[in-house]
Order: sequence, then C-alpha cells, then structure tokens
Amino acid sequence: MSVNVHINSPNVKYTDTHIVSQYPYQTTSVHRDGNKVTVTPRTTEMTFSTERHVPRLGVMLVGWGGNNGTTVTAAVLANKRGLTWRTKTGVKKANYFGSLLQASTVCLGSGPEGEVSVPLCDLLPMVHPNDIVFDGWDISSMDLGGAMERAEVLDWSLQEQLRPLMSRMKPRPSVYVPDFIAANQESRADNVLTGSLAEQVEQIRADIRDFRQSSGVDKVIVLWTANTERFCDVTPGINDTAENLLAAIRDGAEVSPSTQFAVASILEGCAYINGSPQNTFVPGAVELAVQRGVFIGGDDFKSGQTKVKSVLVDFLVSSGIKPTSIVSYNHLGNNDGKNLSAPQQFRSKEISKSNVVDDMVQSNSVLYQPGEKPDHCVVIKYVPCVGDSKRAMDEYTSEIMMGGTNTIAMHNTCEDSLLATPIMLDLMVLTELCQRIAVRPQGDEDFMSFHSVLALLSFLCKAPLVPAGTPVINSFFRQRACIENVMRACLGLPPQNHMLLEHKLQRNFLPSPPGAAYVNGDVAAMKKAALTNGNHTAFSNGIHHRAEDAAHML
Ligand SMILES: NC(=O)c1ccc[n+]([C@@H]2O[C@H](COP(=O)([O-])OP(=O)(O)OC[C@H]3O[C@@H](n4cnc5c(N)ncnc54)[C@H](O)[C@@H]3O)[C@@H](O)[C@H]2O)c1
Ligand SMILES: O=P([O-])([O-])O[C@@H]1[C@@H](O)[C@H](O)[C@@H](O)[C@H](O)[C@@H]1O
Repeated sequence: MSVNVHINSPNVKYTDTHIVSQYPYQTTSVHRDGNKVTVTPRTTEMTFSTERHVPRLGVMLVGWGGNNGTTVTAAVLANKRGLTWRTKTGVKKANYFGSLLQASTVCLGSGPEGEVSVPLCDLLPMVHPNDIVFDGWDISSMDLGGAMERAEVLDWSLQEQLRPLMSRMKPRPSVYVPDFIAANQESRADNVLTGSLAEQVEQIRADIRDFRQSSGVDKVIVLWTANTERFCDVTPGINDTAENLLAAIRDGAEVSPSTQFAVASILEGCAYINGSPQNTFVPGAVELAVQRGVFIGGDDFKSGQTKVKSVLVDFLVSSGIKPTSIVSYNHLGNNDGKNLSAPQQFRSKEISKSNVVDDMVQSNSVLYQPGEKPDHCVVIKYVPCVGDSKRAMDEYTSEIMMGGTNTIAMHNTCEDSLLATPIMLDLMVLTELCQRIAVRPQGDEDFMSFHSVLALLSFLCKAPLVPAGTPVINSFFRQRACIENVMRACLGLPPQNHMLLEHKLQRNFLPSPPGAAYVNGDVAAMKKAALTNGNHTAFSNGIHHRAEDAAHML
C-alpha cells in the first residue's frame, strides 16, 4: 500500500504543479600538498523543482521478443492484473521484488514508534510500472506469447494466463547487421528491415511516432535489451561527432544497430538506455544527445553476479581487507548465453564485468599501490541445459592481517531475466522521473536539468556511462545513496547520515515526539519504559544501571 509522504518544512513548497525545495548542498574542496591535505567545506544553496504530474509512459524495447523483453512485459501485465498462479511450492503472486524503487525502502527518521521507512517510490511522484505501455522491435517475428514460451522463464501456469494478451503483441521489424552479433543468431532473423541505413533509421523514427500516436502515451523511452554487440571502432570522421555520425548514416558507413536506434531515439526526443555492454554511445551519439537535451544511459544491466561483486568488494576494501584475486565464472543456457559464446560478443561482456571494482580499489591507497589491482578473471560458458537459470561461481581471495589469507567462494543461481526485469523497470521509471526534475544553483537565473548522460542510473548498470571527465562510481552503497539523497534533496531533506547521535550520547538531546519511549533523559519515562520493558537497562552519564536501579532513579 503506498504511503503519502508530506514534508513539514519551510524549505519545501507544494504547488499544484511542482514540489519546490531549498537545499543546502554541502561539499568539500580538498587540496593536497605532499602529505598535507587541506579540506574546505562549502555550501551551495540549491533549488530543486519536481513536476508533480506523472505522465503516461510508453517504453519501446529493442529485442522485445527476448528473454528480458518478454519477461518485463509479462511481469507488468501480471502485476497490473494482480495475477496469482499455482506452482509445486504453492500459490505465487505477481510482485516487483528486486526493484530498488518498488521493493526497497528509505528511512525518513523516527517517531513515537521508532524509525519509519517507506518505499522509495513513495518519496516522489513517479510512474508506476503497472501503467507502462510496451512496444518494440525484434529481428525475430515471433509474437510475445510464443516468445515468452521460447524464453522458458515464467511458470507455465502463469504463461497460460498471459498468453492471450501476449500473443497479440508483435515486434516491429528491426535493423539487422549480422556482423555485430553472433552468427548463431541468424536463424532468428526473419523480421528485418531493408533499405539503406538512412531509410532504416527513418523507419525506426516513424515507428516511435506511430507508437506514441496509436498508444496515446505522453512520452516514450527506448531501451535496448537486444543481443550484445561487438564493440565498434570509434573512427574520426565517422562517429566522433554528431555531425559526422548523422553523415555516416546518410552515407551508409558502418554504424551499429544499437547506435542507429540511439540516433533515431534522440532525434525523436526520446531517452535511450543501453542494457547491453557494447559501446553504443560513440562520441557522436553523446554529442547528439547533449545537443538535443535528451537523456542517454547505460551500459549493461547490473543484475546478478556483478551486482554481488560491487557489494562484496565494497565490503572488503571498506573493511581494510585487500582482495588480491577475483575469479567470476558463470554458465547459462539462454539465447543471451548463446550469443555470448561468440568471442567478440563475450569480449564486450568481459569488459563490462571486469571494470566494476576499479573505483573501490583506487580509493584505498593503504591497500593498493598506484596502478595495483587484484587479479580479475571473467569466464562465461554456454550450457543450454540450464536455460535462463544462470549459475555463477565466484572466488574472492584477499590478504588479511599479518600475512593471512581470506577466501570467499560462492555459488549464485541467478534467474537472469527475473533479476534483470526489475532493473529494467527502475531504469525506465528513474529516467522518466529525472526528466521532471530541474535544479537551480544559487546565483543562477535559470533552472537546468541533469546532464544528458544520466549518471544517476549507475546503480543499475555494470559499466556506468558518465559525463566526460566525471568519476565512475561502481560501489553499490555509494550508488544507492546517490539516488536516495537526490530524491531526498527534491524534498528538502538532508542526506542520510546514519549517525543517530541522539542515541549515542549520554542524553537524547532531541525534543521527543509525544509518547516516545526513549525521551531526552526523562527519567520518569525511562522508569516507565524500564518497568514495562522488563530487562530494559537504563543509563545516565554513561553509567549503566540495572532495570530495578532505574526504577529508583527519580
Ligand atoms: N540478467 C540478464 O538477463 C542480463 C543482465 C545484463 C545484461 N543483459 C543483456 O540484455 C540483453 C538481452 O538479454 P536477454 O537474456 O533478453 O537476451 P535474448 O537473446 O533472450 O534477447 C535478445 C533479443 O534481441 C533480439 N535481437 C538481436 N538483435 C536485434 C536487433 N538488432 N534488433 C532487435 N532485436 C534484436 C533477439 O532476437 C532476441 O529476441 C543482452 O545483451 C544481455 O547481455 C542481460
Ligand atoms: O549482471 P551479471 O549477472 O554479472 O552478468 C550477467 C552475466 O554474468 C551473464 O553471463 C550474461 O548472460 C548476462 O547478460 C549478465 O550480463
């Protein structure tokens, strides 16, 4: 059940159309001179403005007929209808577990009953996944009912309920350049566009306009969940600038299908998200997005093995333990795994899976010398038998105190598409929310939007795309805190600092909410709490008293 969060603050104004907050953005400027580091705190007064009207969102998936495309579509249809289905372990009910926005919470503070946490999606007005309308393209002509069956992801008793709806959905013909994906994908390619590169890009643009018009949605986001492509060369004169990229498409030069979709989306004013690891966003595509003020984001959904890695390495390095070797092996049997069994496609994935520890390693000069990194090996094998139920096996070897060694080995069965689907939905919903947020730093006359390269999506991607010259953050907890704190800033709330000083000093110095058990040193209340809590231990001036002593502390 959703919660109605209202901020009671002079720094937040709710108008009919916007939430406007005043926010002191606190940073520190650091100057290092030899082994002397000087830190200068500074505060920038910011105004955040968030449009309150939530639009009707349409999402066009490239690769709609794939495991992820069919699963995300089915999941939304099932949730929208509150479907349940019988399995050997009992009745299951549709949900959005795994979604940061729909299924994780944020602590707003404490009240009479203690800490209060609410779902992230209740912090700000945002699209509900149930209301998203899907369309898309696939080089395979199979309708989504058949494609859902081909994917072998969802329980059959659920598929049977969804089949009539899904079978009416047919992917639009797509751009197919065999050289960019594994040759073993050719057998699927019976639904492909013809004509010149320019004509195909124009067709994609026409498809986007057709979907927007026929579905009645207010805005469209395009998301790539098609096969992983090989990397493309960044070639001066071809894709190094927006002008050259548009000319390359006109002239029929080599432009990957994913970049063609990016260009078409940007030209139609639609945000474009890359769920795969290839370098779709060549410099020309980034420049075009910036010129047009359109969001782009990616790369490569961070869903399972890599997400665990961004947590585990964060834990190890933040604990002063030195990972010296990380070996990530997995095998899977879905079509993604089949495509990744080709060397060039695997290489794209190996790169995105390997760079995820760099920021954490580089942050700790106690453990690592400049340029020093742990051994890091990524292995992906295609084993048809396991289907979408990817098996990941990892070994983390670390140096601990006094020459000791710590080895963590884990086995992680990642139901690949059921882990990726909530990530995809968060990417869609967060991107749309960011389109409604504007920010004005003190001294500026005008509001500005986020940079076209939407780095806020980093939490959801293995290889975060960030504006040139800005830091790439992969640490799970920093990425999550970034999203939470930006949303808090939109409500004029300070970043979560986790200090809870009011419970760590000898007296709770905060004015207590009525009826709170823990009050600011109010012994009478402590006594009552002590007597009611039985083994409650009271204290004053840091000296702990037994419950019966507390009763006589008046
Ligand atoms: N956990 C995950 O599932 C996960 C995590 C991270 C990234 N990814 C990436 O997401 C993508 C999709 O994964 P999947 O499991 O759904 O794969 P999939 O092979 O089941 O689906 C990909 C679909 O794309 C289609 N396709 C290929 N080229 C196309 C083109 N040019 N235009 C339109 N359609 C095209 C294929 O026919 C197929 O239906 C892959 O690139 C994968 O690496 C998946
Ligand atoms: O997110 P994650 O589980 O580390 O990475 C996964 C890989 O391990 C897997 O081999 C591939 O099929 C998926 O596309 C996904 O990229």
